[in-house]
Amino acid sequence: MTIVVGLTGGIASGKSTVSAIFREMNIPVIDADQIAKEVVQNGRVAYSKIVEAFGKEILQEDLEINRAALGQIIFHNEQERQKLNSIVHPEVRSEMLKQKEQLIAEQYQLVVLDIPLLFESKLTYLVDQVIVVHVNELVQLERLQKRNNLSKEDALARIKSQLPLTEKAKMADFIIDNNGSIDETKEQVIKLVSKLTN
Ligand SMILES: CC(C)(COP(=O)(O)OP(=O)(O)OC[C@H]1O[C@@H](n2cnc3c(N)ncnc32)[C@H](O)[C@@H]1O)[C@@H](O)C(=O)NCCC(=O)NCCS
Ligand SMILES: Nc1ncnc2c1ncn2[C@@H]1O[C@H](COP(=O)(O)OP(=O)(O)OP(=O)(O)O)[C@@H](O)[C@H]1O
Repeated sequence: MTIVVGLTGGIASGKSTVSAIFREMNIPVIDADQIAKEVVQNGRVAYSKIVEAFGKEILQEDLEINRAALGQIIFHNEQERQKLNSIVHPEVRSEMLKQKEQLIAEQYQLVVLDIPLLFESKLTYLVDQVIVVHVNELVQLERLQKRNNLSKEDALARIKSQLPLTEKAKMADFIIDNNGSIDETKEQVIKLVSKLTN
C-alpha cells in the first residue's frame, strides 16, 4: 500500500528544500509549482485563457508569460488572484492526480505531493497525511526577500496571500521545523520517513 503524503507550508518556508531531501532518499515528489509552470506555457489551454483574462501586457517578447509581471498583479489583488487560480488550478489538479495514480501503480511505498496551497485549495483529500514545513515569520520574510530579490512590501504581499503558516501548522499531522540549518532539517526528514514507512 502506498502512503501519499502532502507537503505544504508557507511561501519560502522550505518545501523545495525538503522535497530535495525526499528525492535524495529515492522518494518521488510531485511538484505543484513545477506543474503550474508547465501548464501555462505557450500552446497550452491555460495559456490562452490567461492572455484573454489579463491581456497581452503580461507577455514577454518570446510570447511566454512574464511571471514577474503576472505576480505583481495577482499578489496585490485578491480578485485577480482568484481569477488566475480558477484558470490554473484545475489543470494542476488533474495533472497531479494523473502522476499520483502512476506512482501508486508503480507501487512506491511513499509518494510526496508538494502543494503550497494544499489547505487554501482544500486539496487534503488527495493525501493520507500532511507535513507542514514551518519557519517563524521573520525567517520566512528574510528568506523570501533574499531568494526572490523582493522589497519588504512585495514579500509581505505574497505572504499575506496565503493562510498564516502557524494556522497551517495547527492542521498538520507532522511538522518539520526549518528555522535551523539544512542538516537539522534533513535529520527531521529522515526520522519522519522511518516513522511513516515502519
Ligand atoms: C503568479 C506567478 C506567475 C508567479 O510566478 P513566480 O515564478 O514568481 O513564482 P512561483 O510560481 O515559483 O511561486 C512561488 C510561490 O508563490 C506562492 N504562490 C504562487 N501562486 C500563488 C497563489 N495563487 N496564491 C498564493 N500563493 C501563491 C507559492 O507559495 C509558490 O510556491 C505563479 O506563481 C502562478 O502562476 N501562480 C498561480 C498558480 C498557483 O497557484 N501556483 C501555486 C500552487 S499550484
Ligand atoms: N534551513 C535553511 N537554512 C538556510 N536557508 C534555507 C533553509 N531552508 C531553505 N532555505 C532557503 O530559503 C529559501 C526558501 O526555501 P525553498 O525554496 O525550499 O522554499 P519553498 O517553501 O519551496 O518556497 P516556495 O513555496 O515559495 O517556492 C531558498 O532560497 C532556500 O535556499
